[in-house]
Amino acid sequence: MTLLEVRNVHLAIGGVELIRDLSFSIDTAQRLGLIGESGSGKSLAALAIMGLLPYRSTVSGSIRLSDQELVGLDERRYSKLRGDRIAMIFQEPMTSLNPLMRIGKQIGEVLRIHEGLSRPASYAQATALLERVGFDQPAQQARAFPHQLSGGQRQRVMIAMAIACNPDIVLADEPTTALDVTVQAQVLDLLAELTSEHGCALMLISHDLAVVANVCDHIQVMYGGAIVESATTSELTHFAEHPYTRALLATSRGLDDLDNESFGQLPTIAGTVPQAGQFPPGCTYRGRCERESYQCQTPPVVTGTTHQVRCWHPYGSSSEGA
Ligand SMILES: Nc1ncnc2c1ncn2[C@@H]1O[C@H](COP(=O)(O)OP(=O)(O)OP(=O)(O)O)[C@@H](O)[C@H]1O
Repeated sequence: MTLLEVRNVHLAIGGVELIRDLSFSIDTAQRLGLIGESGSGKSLAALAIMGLLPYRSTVSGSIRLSDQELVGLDERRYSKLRGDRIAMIFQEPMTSLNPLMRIGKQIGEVLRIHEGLSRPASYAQATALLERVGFDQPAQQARAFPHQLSGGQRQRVMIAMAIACNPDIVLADEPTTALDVTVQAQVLDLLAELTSEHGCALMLISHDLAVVANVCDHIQVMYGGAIVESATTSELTHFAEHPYTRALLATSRGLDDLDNESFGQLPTIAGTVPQAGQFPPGCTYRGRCERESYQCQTPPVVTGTTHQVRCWHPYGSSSEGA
C-alpha cells in the first residue's frame, strides 16, 4: 500500500530551480534508497517532505502521506506530524541534539510532546529505547550529555528518537557518513532492523551506492535535481540503463566492502554536477555522458514501469548496450 506519494514536485529557492519534476512513491514498510553525488538535490527532497525548507522556497506539485497532502500544510499541523508520523535522522547528530540536555531527557521530551507521557514514564521509556539501540548501561548512559558520547552512540540516540513514537516513515540523510567504516555498518544494520521491527518505511539518502544497496529494496538515482533511474536494488545493480547510474556503479565500492576499513580511495566520475540554476537544456547529464555524441538536447524520455529510466539512449534499449 502506498504510504508516501511525491508527484511532479518542483522546488526553487530564491527563484533558482533546484528540483525538477520529482515523482516517486514509498509503500508501507518499504526501504527506498536515494543516491546521487553531492548537489543532486537529495537533501532538499527530504526537507521538502519534512516541511523544513529554507526561507524563500517555493514548492509545487503534491506530497501525500497516506491521505494527507503535505504541500501547503500549515506549520502547526506539520509539527504534529514530525516525530509522530515522519521522523528524520541527519548526517551530523550534534546539529540535532541539544548539547545542554542529557540524552535520556531529550528522548523523553519527544515522548512527552507526541505521546503525552508523564516525565517519569517518558524517562523510563527513553531508557528502554537506549537499551534497544545498543547502549549496554542505559540507566547510566541516559544521564550523559551528547558530547560525552562517541559519534556512533550519538547516531544511535538519533535512531532512538526517530523510532520513539512509531512513525510511519523515517528519512535518514547520510546517517553514517560521519562515522568510521566499521561503525557505519553497525548503525545501518540497527536502522534497518528497527524500522522493519516497527513496520516503518525508510528512505535512506546516501552518495554511496554500496550503503544503499545493502539496506534498501528499491533505489532511485538522482542527478541535477531529477530522478534519472529507479528500480529494485537487484535490477539497478545488475541491469542499470542510465549512463550516470553505470558510472556510479563503476566508481562504487563493492557490496562486500562495507566493513572493510582499509578499502582504498574510489575513482570518481569525470566532470562535475551542473551548478544549481544552470541546468543545460535537455538531459542534465549530457555534458558528462560517455554517450555524449547523441547530444540529447530535447527533454529525455522516461521508459519502463517498475524500472524507470529518464534517458534518450538507455543502454538496455540500444544495440550498443554493454
Ligand atoms: N538553502 C539553500 N539555498 C540555496 N541553494 C541551496 C540551499 N540548499 C541547497 N541548495 C542547493 O541545492 C542543490 C541541491 O542541494 P542538496 O543539499 O539537496 O544536495 P544533496 O544531493 O543532498 O548533496 P549533499 O550530499 O552534498 O548534501 C545544491 O546545488 C545546493 O547548493
